[in-house]
Amino acid sequence: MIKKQNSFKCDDMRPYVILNAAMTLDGKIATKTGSSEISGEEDLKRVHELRRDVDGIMVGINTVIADDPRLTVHKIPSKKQDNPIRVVVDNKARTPLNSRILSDDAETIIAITENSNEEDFKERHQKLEKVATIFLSGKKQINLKDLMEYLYIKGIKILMLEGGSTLNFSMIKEGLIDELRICIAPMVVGGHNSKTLFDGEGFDFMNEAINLDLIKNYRLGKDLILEYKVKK
Ligand SMILES: NC(=O)c1ccc[n+]([C@@H]2O[C@H](COP(=O)([O-])OP(=O)(O)OC[C@H]3O[C@@H](n4cnc5c(N)ncnc54)[C@H](O)[C@@H]3O)[C@@H](O)[C@H]2O)c1
Ligand SMILES: Nc1nc(=O)c(N)c(NC[C@H](O)[C@H](O)[C@H](O)COP(=O)(O)O)[nH]1
Repeated sequence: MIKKQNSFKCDDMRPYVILNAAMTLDGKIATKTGSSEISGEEDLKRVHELRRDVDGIMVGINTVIADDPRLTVHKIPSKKQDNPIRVVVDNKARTPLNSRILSDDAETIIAITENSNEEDFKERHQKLEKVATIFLSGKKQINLKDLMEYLYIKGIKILMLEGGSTLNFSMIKEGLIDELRICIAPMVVGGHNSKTLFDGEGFDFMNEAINLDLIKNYRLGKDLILEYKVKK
């Protein structure tokens, strides 16, 4: 269990954020067609233990659309109260109403922008409001710092970030990630259109890179697990 450990505190009014992901040796978190079964059985068990131990779990809207994840604890013995609060970063309220993330297994928070030019934005917003907690933020893009403060006030002290590439980059660029736990599977898929661990706009120069400290590495079944802390 990690909930009670002091090393997971951070100074700001925001959760301690752990990015967890699985990638192939060539850094891809999905193929160009969106196929993404990367982790071995042992790693999936580790992921679900982490889900059980955090207060919240967050993904970007494209991950909801591509994978239809439950974001619950279901690969280890668990109770309903083990499920973390689920958070979707969804600018234009595109979360499909039949998504598994909207099940009654746990609360779901959907962060959407205050307004949009899209014709049926208001209607989608109103429908989602009936099945999820809505957090309104930003004009064109969700303000991630405001969202983190809201989640912290809601009681989410440790947040697991589960992708995808675009949200991962925005979060690390804004200085909102504290730790990374990465599963590297012994697979290569290639493809310049395949999603990598961090996409987004990227930095121009190496001296802008986010620097990490390797704190742990071990073999887990067929996979390699690397754990890093982000240097502040
Ligand atoms: N292997 C893994 O561990 C893993 C984990 C999660 C997702 N994935 C894969 O990642 C892919 C999806 O990644 P992606 O990059 O297309 O999408 P994503 O899931 O990162 O969602 C990105 C979207 O989030 C929204 N968003 C709102 N505010 C934002 C902000 N401030 N910053 C960034 N995004 C913001 C935007 O609409 C943006 O397009 C899927 O194929 C999925 O299978 C893999
Ligand atoms: N750690 C990890 N290994 C993978 O091989 C993989 N594809 C994901 N992907 C993250 C995605 O957000 C969802 O976790 C999965 O699609 C599982 O879905 P569930 O929530 O368990 O229903 N994550």
